[in-house]
This record gives sequence, C-alpha cells and structure tokens, in this order.
Amino acid sequence: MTTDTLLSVKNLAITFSTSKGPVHAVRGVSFDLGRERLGIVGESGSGKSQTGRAILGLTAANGKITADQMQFHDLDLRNLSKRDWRKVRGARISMIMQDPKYSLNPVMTIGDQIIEAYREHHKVNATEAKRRALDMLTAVKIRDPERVFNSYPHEVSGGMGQRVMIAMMLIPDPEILIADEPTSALDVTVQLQVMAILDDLVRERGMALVFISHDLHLVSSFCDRVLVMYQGHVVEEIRASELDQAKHPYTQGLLNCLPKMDGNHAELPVLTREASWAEA
Ligand SMILES: Nc1ncnc2c1ncn2[C@@H]1O[C@H](COP(=O)(O)OP(=O)(O)OP(=O)(O)O)[C@@H](O)[C@H]1O
Repeated sequence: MTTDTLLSVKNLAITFSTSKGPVHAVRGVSFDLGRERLGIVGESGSGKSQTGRAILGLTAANGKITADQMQFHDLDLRNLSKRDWRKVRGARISMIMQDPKYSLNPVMTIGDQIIEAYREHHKVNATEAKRRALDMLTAVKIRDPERVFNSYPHEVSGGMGQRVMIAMMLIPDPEILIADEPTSALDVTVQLQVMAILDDLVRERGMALVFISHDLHLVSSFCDRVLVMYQGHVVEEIRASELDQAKHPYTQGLLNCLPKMDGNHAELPVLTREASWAEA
C-alpha cells in the first residue's frame, strides 16, 4: 500500500451459502485504489456488485468474506465493528445505486431529504441548510433548483432523480464513491449527461470513483483504469487508454461486441467464453 493508496484489497473471496450449495461469487480479487477512477466491468453475475458491496460492508448475511487484506487508510475493513462501519459507510465511502426510486423517500420532498442528510453531517441552522441544499442541486447542474427542491421524487425524471442522489452522496464529502450501474435505468443521452456531472465532481473534489458497469464503452470513457471480471475473477487489469492492446480474449471479446459507429452494420460477434478463464 503506497501513500497514495486509499484502499487496498488483496485476494478477496465471497462465497454465499444457498440451498443448492455454495455460490463462489468473488474468487481472489485484488486491487489498489488511489484518487482515480477505477472501472469494474463484466457480464451479469461476474461478481462486480458483490466486490463493491464488500468494500461497504454490505454483503448479505448468507455470504462469507475472506481476504488477505481490505485496508482503508488505517482501518482494517475485515473486522470493523458496527459502530465503526457507521463512521465509514455513507460518510467516507459512499455508494450510488442504480435506481433513485428505491433510494429516495417517496413521501418527503427532495429539499427536505437533502436538508436532513446535510444536517446529519454539518451543524447548521435551517436557513443555511436550505441554502447549501440549493447549492448542492446547482452543483449537479439542475437548472431550476427551487422547483426540484420543492418536488417529491415521483415528480422528477429518472435523470433528475439520479442527479439528486449524486448531490446527496456528496454531502459528507466521501473519499471514495462507488457507483454501481448508476445510469443503467436512464436513456443513453441522459446517461451521458449524468456520467459527465459525476465525472466533473469526482475530479473537482479529488475523490476516488469505483464505477461498476457491464458497459465497457461507458467505463472506458469515464475511467482511468479498468478491472475486467469474469466469473468472480479479475481476468485483466488495464488502463482505459490502452484497451485496444487488451491481451485477454474475454476483454477482446467485450471490445469486439461494441457496436461500431463506422456504418458497418455487420452482425455483432458473439462473445465466446472458455472454462479455463474462470480458473485461478
Ligand atoms: N445473497 C446471495 N445469495 C446467493 N448468491 C448471491 C447472493 N448475492 C449475489 N449472489 C450471486 O453472486 C454472483 C455475483 O453477483 P453480482 O451481483 O456481484 O454480479 P454482477 O457482476 O454485479 O452482475 P449484475 O450486473 O447482474 O448485478 C451472482 O451469481 C449472484 O447470483
């Protein structure tokens, strides 16, 4: 772990016990994270979300985590007490989920939710909290912050809801932001707008971003480095700018499956897989 490293994960494994036997969701994942944008990409079930959730201590009760190291600054995340997790989760390491509908309270206005979240972390009076809440909405490029402030979650679009979520996640000034498919419920144009906002904020504040997605194109546009996961393993770790030199056939397959914009409408190649890739 170098001085620039915020988080160091070594040999993380997560196994769920189920009635049909053990599910080895993550099998020996290692990575270091500095103040950078790290993408985790892979198909459904490859273990991306479980890797992200483990960093937040959010593994389901039937899951068993082992790791040689899960170090966040001087904290060993493998054996944090519930009390210590409360100081880390949502405060120093935050997560943006896929769908704001499930994260926002439907019976409270957006403004009241931001104020509540803000006052949990900062000692300010109601007037100042409102001013800061409006600033937060402006920071995520909401043009009419007063209107959104007074709206209920169902009254705003999905893209707007996700901007509100980003604003809320930023309130405690986390060092690491984990964004798990933050835009997959949105249509493509809105997806890019929301990603660009997230990207600006991450850069401005010098945060680390872990961006989890099945979309290699999106990940490579917004990340510095990419971990490619396949059946619980990291099969390749590569700089986004060097993806065209990817060595692993699975990464090459994912790249070849991206639709091309050159007017060539040949059939998309089928992603091939080999059992040996899932071996340690
Ligand atoms: N509580 C659980 N009990 C049993 N198996 C689980 C549990 N949670 C996750 N899994 C399994 O762990 C594996 C990895 O899941 P994970 O959610 O990390 O995949 P993913 O790569 O994020 O895929 P997706 O993009 O579909 O979310 C999957 O096979 C999933 O079914």
